[in-house]
Amino acid sequence: MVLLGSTGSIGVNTLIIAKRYNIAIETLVAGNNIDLLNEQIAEHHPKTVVIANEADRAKVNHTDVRAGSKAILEAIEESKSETVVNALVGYVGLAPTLKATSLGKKVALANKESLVVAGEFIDMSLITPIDSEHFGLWYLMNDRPFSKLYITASGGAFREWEIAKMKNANFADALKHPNWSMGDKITIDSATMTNKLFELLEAKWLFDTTDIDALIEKKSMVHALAEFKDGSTTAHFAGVDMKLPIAFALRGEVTEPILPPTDLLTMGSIEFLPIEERRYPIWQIKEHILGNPHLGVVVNAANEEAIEAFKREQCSFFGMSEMVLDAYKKFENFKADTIDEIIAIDKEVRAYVKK
Ligand SMILES: NC(=O)C1=CN([C@@H]2O[C@H](COP(=O)(O)OP(=O)(O)OC[C@H]3O[C@@H](n4cnc5c(N)ncnc54)[C@H](OP(=O)(O)O)[C@@H]3O)[C@@H](O)[C@H]2O)C=CC1
Ligand SMILES: CC(=O)[C@@H](O)[C@H](O)COP(=O)(O)O
Ligand SMILES: [Mn+2]
Repeated sequence: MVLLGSTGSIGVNTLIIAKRYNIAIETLVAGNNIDLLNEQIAEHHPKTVVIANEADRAKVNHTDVRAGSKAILEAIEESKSETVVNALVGYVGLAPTLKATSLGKKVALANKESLVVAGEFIDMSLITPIDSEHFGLWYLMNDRPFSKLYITASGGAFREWEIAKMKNANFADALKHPNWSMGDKITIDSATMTNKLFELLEAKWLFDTTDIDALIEKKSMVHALAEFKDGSTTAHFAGVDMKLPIAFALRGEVTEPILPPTDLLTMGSIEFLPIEERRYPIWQIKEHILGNPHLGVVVNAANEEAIEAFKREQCSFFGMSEMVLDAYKKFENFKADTIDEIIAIDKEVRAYVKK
């Protein structure tokens, strides 16, 4: 397989699962973590390696090293693998998803931004999501007619903070996820609830429904619930570990133990809570964006710029949501008819937010 984002949180777990099932690694793609990449090369012997920056080429212990975003697309094009795992973070993941699907390759997709930005233009028959909630929904549904789908949210780093204190929260504070160990960007998105907004859009494209909502479940033990037309509701419990969704995405079906089972007697009580707009202002646009999913490109571009601004201490924690909501209002009437228009809108929104 081709693995994009091998040095990240999903990438590392993917290599553990690939090793367990003897899946050959044709291509590894990484960014700046060359030390870890070199360890992965020594263990998995890829034919080709791609890194983000030309300047790092000499540090990589491999004879076929390419650099830059075009090189990622070329490596996908040259690959013989049927499957591409896309564990890149952010908008940079979109072009590889489009390239892989245009070649008829299956994409095990952690890069949810691909669907948020351009779900309308992606061949969903080639996509298997690597996301705990969507894996949970798929596991629950079994072709039964459902009336509503639910995904859960942890509530993020500030779920117990007083709202007044959140105004002064910094980047390091926001990285303290209560349950999951993940890359920085998704951890910030979890604190603002943008991750859950993205996951609703992801579910819309994957399951072709807008009968979907999110609830806070603070233990992240229940990942998804399906309410069926017959009036029953089932819940998906699993450990806080992405190896299970990854194993299913790579194997299709898994019958041997991947995670220890949920210990029902020690887990204590489980409660579901509403997502409040006061704490998570981004939630204001939930209904509107579910009805207008093409606006995902606007939210994503503004959000990526806002996260950079927050990291550089150029805006406050709530300033991020303010920037996204402002851009959402400004570009509310935009609709792309082609991928080229998506690319243009992405640029325009970023320029507006940076102004
Ligand atoms: N982590 C999780 O549990 C989950 C993650 N996801 C989604 O999966 C995706 C990846 O998340 P996560 O693994 O946490 O993120 P990380 O930040 O941990 O990893 C991102 C990976 O992408 C690489 N990368 C970033 N930019 C470039 C670039 N320009 N060229 C080449 N490689 C690049 C990084 O390289 P390097 O580190 O070497 O710089 C790293 O390997 C995100 O879309 C996230 O929303 C979804 C569900 C759960
Ligand atoms: C592991 C995973 O799927 C993440 O998307 C996780 O759900 C993020 O946590 P939040 O529930 O805090 O957004
Ligand atoms: Mn998730």
